[in-house]
Amino acid sequence: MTGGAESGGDEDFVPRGKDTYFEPEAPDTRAWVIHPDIRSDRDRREPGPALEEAVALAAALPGLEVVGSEVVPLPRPHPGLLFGTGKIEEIKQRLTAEKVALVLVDGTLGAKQQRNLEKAWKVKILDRTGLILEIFGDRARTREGVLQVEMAALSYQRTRLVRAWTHLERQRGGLGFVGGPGETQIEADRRAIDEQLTHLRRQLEKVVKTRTLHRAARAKVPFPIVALVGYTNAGKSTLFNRLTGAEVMAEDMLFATLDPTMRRVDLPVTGDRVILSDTVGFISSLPTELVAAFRATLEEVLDADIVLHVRDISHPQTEEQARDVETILASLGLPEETPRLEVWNKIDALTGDARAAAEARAARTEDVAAISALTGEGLEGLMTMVSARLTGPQHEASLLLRHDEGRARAWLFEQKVVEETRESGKGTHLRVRWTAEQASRFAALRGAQTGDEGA
Ligand SMILES: Nc1nc2c(ncn2[C@@H]2O[C@H](COP(=O)(O)OP(=O)(O)OP(=O)(O)O)[C@@H](O)[C@H]2O)c(=O)[nH]1
Repeated sequence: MTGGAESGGDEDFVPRGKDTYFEPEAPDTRAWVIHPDIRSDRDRREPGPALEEAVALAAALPGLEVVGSEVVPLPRPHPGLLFGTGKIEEIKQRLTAEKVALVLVDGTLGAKQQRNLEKAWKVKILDRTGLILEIFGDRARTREGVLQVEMAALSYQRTRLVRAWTHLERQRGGLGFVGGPGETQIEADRRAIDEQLTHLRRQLEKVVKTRTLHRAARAKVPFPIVALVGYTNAGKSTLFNRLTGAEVMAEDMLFATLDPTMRRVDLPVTGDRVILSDTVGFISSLPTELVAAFRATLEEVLDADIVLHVRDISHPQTEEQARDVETILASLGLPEETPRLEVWNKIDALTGDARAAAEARAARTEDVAAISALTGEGLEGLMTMVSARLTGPQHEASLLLRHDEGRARAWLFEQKVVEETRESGKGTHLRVRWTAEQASRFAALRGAQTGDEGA
């Protein structure tokens, strides 16, 4: 089932090893997660599930032990410390009793708020963006992924310049200011950061250029690109593996897939030959720095002939997650006309009425397939839908291929479009039945001189 590996940055692959950067004997940092439930917030999320997600995010970082978590209701944020003084004191007691060293505040903190909270609680503080950056820093494996994360982290730190508790600093000898800058140094640090950013940007440009070349080479390989997108943990990698037989790591681990992975594959059931690409998982309030930094990676999605939006349909927040993914896709500039299918994954995790209802709804809704990437249920239906979107109506055409056009000829046979062949002194005359899309791919493959007899 699996074809050859296409370039997805694999050539820059850095061997994985979750603990590479950490001293094995170092004890886990005791962490506490707080979800501030700000009533005045226009984008207020359901606090219970939001806290759960924040805990899962924190747990996604190696070296952290989440010892407690809480939702803190707030009518509105306090400018200096986010929380009121009474609350600060009350939380402090819990943090001291639990010997907490790091608090994750699941929201956005200003630089001053972060500093004040660190002083008041005598702990390191990380906000949501900071945490996501840490996770991305831990997961990035290709040169491009690492560069993108470092750039995002630098841009983020430039806006605050606080001493962060940061794996990024520890891992790579830091981002150039190990130990973190002191306040008196802010100007110098900012300059240093700007210089580093320029340097990183140049490196990234080089990497991206190489990728663009690869992509151009791939465009000549006339197979449609099928891109998997979805909220983190929706099951993209599991589906990717099932379709390709590849060993992309599928774990219950947020953002396990940070670098784009591409494989040439003959889809099961229909046999369509496509390039399948797995992308970074999305998450609600994906920091803008990250969307920008990952644009290069996500551009693969913009090139796709069809986008499969994989959803965890068993997740209580599945609708919100889907909306977040749509918002991010729109902000990336995914063309409206790119065909999209929704893949309602993890149907096996629903039981009884809930499952029957989801399946009935999927059956009624156009462009939706209910599946389980784990058990394989529903895959046949999904493949048929993908195939139908890729093929469209067919028509007949007659072609004349010169004898030196072996590659084009092989492609036609691979595509299973040849109905009749006849040899003559001029070359091979073929009658084919194909789609407009295949016709244009074929034309691209052959280049300018087509020798076409009227396709
Ligand atoms: N029950 C059930 N679990 C599934 C299914 N598909 C995936 N999972 C589980 O969901 C978890 C996440 O799956 P992944 O494939 O790693 O998810 P992903 O979308 O690639 O995640 P990110 O890398 O965070 O973007 C794993 O524990 C999978 O075993 C499914 O169809 N049913």
